[in-house]
Amino acid sequence: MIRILMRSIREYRKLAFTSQILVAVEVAIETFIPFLMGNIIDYGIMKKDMSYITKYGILLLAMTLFSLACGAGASWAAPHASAGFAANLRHDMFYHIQDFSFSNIDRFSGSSLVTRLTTDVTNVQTAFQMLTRIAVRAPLLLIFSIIMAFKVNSSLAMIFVFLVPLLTIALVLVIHFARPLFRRVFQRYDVLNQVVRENVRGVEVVKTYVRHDEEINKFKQASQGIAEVFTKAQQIMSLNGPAMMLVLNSAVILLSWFGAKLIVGGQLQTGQLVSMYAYSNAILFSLNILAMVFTQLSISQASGDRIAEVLQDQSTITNPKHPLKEMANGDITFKHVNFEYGDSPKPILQDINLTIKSGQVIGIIGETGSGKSTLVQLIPRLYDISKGKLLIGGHNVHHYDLRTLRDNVAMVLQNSILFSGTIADNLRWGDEHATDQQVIAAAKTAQADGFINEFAEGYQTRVEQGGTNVSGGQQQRLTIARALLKKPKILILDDSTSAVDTQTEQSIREGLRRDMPNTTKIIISQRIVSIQDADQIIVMDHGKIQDIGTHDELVLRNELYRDIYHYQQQKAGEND
Ligand SMILES: Nc1ncnc2c1ncn2[C@@H]1O[C@H](COP(=O)(O)OP(=O)(O)OP(=O)(O)O)[C@@H](O)[C@H]1O
Repeated sequence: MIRILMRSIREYRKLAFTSQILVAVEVAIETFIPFLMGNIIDYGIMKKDMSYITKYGILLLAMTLFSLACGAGASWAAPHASAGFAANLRHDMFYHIQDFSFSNIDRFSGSSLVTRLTTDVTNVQTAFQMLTRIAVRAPLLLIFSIIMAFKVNSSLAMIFVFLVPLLTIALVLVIHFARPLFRRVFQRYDVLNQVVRENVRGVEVVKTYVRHDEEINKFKQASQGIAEVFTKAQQIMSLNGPAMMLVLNSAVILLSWFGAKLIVGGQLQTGQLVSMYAYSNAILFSLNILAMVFTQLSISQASGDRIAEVLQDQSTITNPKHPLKEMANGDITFKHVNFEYGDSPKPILQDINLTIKSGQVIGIIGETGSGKSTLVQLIPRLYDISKGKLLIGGHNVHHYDLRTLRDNVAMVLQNSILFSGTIADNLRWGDEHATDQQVIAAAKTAQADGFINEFAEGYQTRVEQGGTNVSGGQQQRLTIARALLKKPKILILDDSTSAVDTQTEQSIREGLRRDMPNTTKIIISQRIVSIQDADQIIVMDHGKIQDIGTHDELVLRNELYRDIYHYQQQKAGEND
């Protein structure tokens, strides 16, 4: 895990190392200072030697200033290095996620990826900052102070040989019980994120179904879950304090008791005892800080693992070694294709056989969950087939360069979204170099030009994040126009005119036939009226192609199709 994360340190490696060196120097000086002070008391103050006091006083001041400078340097370098490292880490994850296939994203879930990119990176950043400062400072302070304590008086320093293991055991126990709780806290953040994401994305649905109370309850539960575990973990951690004070006070009593005896016996001087108190503080406090460092590191270890998992996960869909960079036409052939999601044993598509000629209009209809969307998602390799063969433009879909494939297969999903920016910016996602005329032409074909011109700022109208300031039908027409600008060889509309009225929808279909005669057009729709003029209509049922034919053929011979048709006609009649 560490090796994987450390790849993101790059230009901040030197800064992090500099911080560690500065901390080491700072601690070395800091631990020498009590020794010097002891000497000033014993040889300067006690012996009333002013020149000794002046000489060593100046040395003490110089060392203090130097140590301060080192500390300040480390305080500047460590946050810079850790913030830079975290920025690199986020950048690397984000870029890596861009290559993820839908299967990769399914495996992690969107909300978990968000937690990993935010909370987990922040935890690792905190741990990294610790590693560049406190995690260097605490052990060095501990070691240097023990060495100095033995140098001052080895028999008195034996007190630490008894006390340090005692405090260590207490701290290890505290960490042992608190660590798993902290890990649980961060798993619960995934749940909280999911609740918030769902709520924010579906805020209209929440309002129309008046589900505020249920949503608030869901949020409360998720939030309380975090608070409860966090409180427990912090309660255990707070035992550190009393354990520390108990050992510290015992150290003061023991040092005073044995120190006084040694002074009376002439084996120890007062200044030396004073410096022993200082080393006692340094040793025990650094132990306590080490315990905190370990806890934070173990919290961050869970976060680090979760980040490494993302960085290590290879896209299930990759480019072939010698990819095809061109697609001849929009022919599509499915040969005995099977598909299931992930490792699920449930087959979603079974033995799909289908031949579509370039330029044809294909309609797909079937009950919800019959596999219509899954079938078309295989064409631009959003998912890979599990069995059989899929040929696009006469070549195996796996032989194409992914970019070439996806540039040539434009897909408008059921829930395609717009991004913040102007309408023109959004349409140019299809082709960033498109001229104004091309943008307008695509909008005209998608029946969007009319309403765009009704906005005061026309194509320069700003679209809010997620397209919240345009209606559902307008959003669908804009996403179709965006797809048209790609000038694809295959255009897939997955229920993407469901919010458009039937007359406008018919104009869109006529526009597509007229303006894109060579493009294969696949239209998935729940409404037969949207597909009845297609060259072939595919009837899907439970992951299988139940029938293929024209509207007239299917009305005559296919019971399922006929039933849907009559039902929809009857409904339309009632509505009229
Ligand atoms: N990402 C996924 N992971 C696991 N199962 C999925 C996933 N997406 C869809 N499914 C399952 O695959 C089956 C087919 O779904 P699909 O979306 O292809 O049907 P559909 O015919 O397009 O339905 P609808 O008309 O409601 O859009 C369903 O049982 C669905 O639950």
